[in-house]
Amino acid sequence: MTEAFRLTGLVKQFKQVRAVDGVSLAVRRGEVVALLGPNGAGKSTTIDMLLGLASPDEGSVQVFGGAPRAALDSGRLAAMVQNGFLLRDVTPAELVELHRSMFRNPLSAKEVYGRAGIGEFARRRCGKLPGGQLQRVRYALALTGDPELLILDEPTAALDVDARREFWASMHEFTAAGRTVLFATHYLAEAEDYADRVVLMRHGKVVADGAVDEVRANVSGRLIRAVVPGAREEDLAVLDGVASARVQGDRTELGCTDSDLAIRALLTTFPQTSSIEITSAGLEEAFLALTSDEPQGALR
Ligand SMILES: Nc1ncnc2c1ncn2[C@@H]1O[C@H](COP(=O)(O)OP(=O)(O)OP(=O)(O)O)[C@@H](O)[C@H]1O
Repeated sequence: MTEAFRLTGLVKQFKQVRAVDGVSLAVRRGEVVALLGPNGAGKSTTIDMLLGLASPDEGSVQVFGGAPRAALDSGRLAAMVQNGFLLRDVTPAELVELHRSMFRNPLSAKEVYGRAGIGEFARRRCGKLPGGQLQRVRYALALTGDPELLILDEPTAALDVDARREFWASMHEFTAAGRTVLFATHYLAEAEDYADRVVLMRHGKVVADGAVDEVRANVSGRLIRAVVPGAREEDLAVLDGVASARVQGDRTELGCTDSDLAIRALLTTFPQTSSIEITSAGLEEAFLALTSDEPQGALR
């Protein structure tokens, strides 16, 4: 079986809030997937259901063809959840031993130390370790059962730039061995640098899903910036090849599905157009466009 997990029509409602609203997602073994979205998009709730920590109101979760609990118990699935609690007075070495005792075929302590890069501080108390090292300890614990699928909820949220880089360097060995990772992040650069595939969530729904380059190219297309005297957003938005239009002062910005068509239509309809620039929109623009609440900013 080549599938690591499959989410089908997941829904989770908290009183008035529909935190997850019909999420379907299938991830193949060996994929490294970034789950992106603004605060409150439903990433953590989706991850909780994937891990069996919350039960869906509707829909189903399959991990390696079975229930998440079975995959967790066998060690095939492991997770690093946001700010997972670590006792202050115990050492990483003690925690690794405790975790090893829970699995039938755990990695050796030496392997865990080496893979997570915690050997140097494994015998210091957790309460004395800085955030970057604590995060590597959490990573070490997630690795102990030698999982095939690792779920990380904002693994680098509290880390500075150097600690973030170190964390991803220690992850490299895991992903290079062809194992599967899903990580939630707010950092677009992390998605671009470390993921093969990006899944963008907004208001509990998946709004884009594909390779980083596909999302960048297909979703965001290109941007045209120009001075278009007298043009209104509603007139610009209906031009051929234009997906969205924004007018700010004398500057106009068009998000395009086809910039060649759009530029012809713009110059034909508004011949007085000047100061034209055409640029490739980055993942950042795609992300902002797709997750923006302003209708004129959203590329559809
Ligand atoms: N236990 C809960 N009770 C009530 N509402 C909740 C609960 N958990 C999440 N929510 C709400 O569900 C929505 C989705 O939250 P969720 O934490 O899944 O989003 P997120 O994308 O992970 O956000 P963040 O990036 O801030 O972690 C939010 O509106 C949140 O306030």
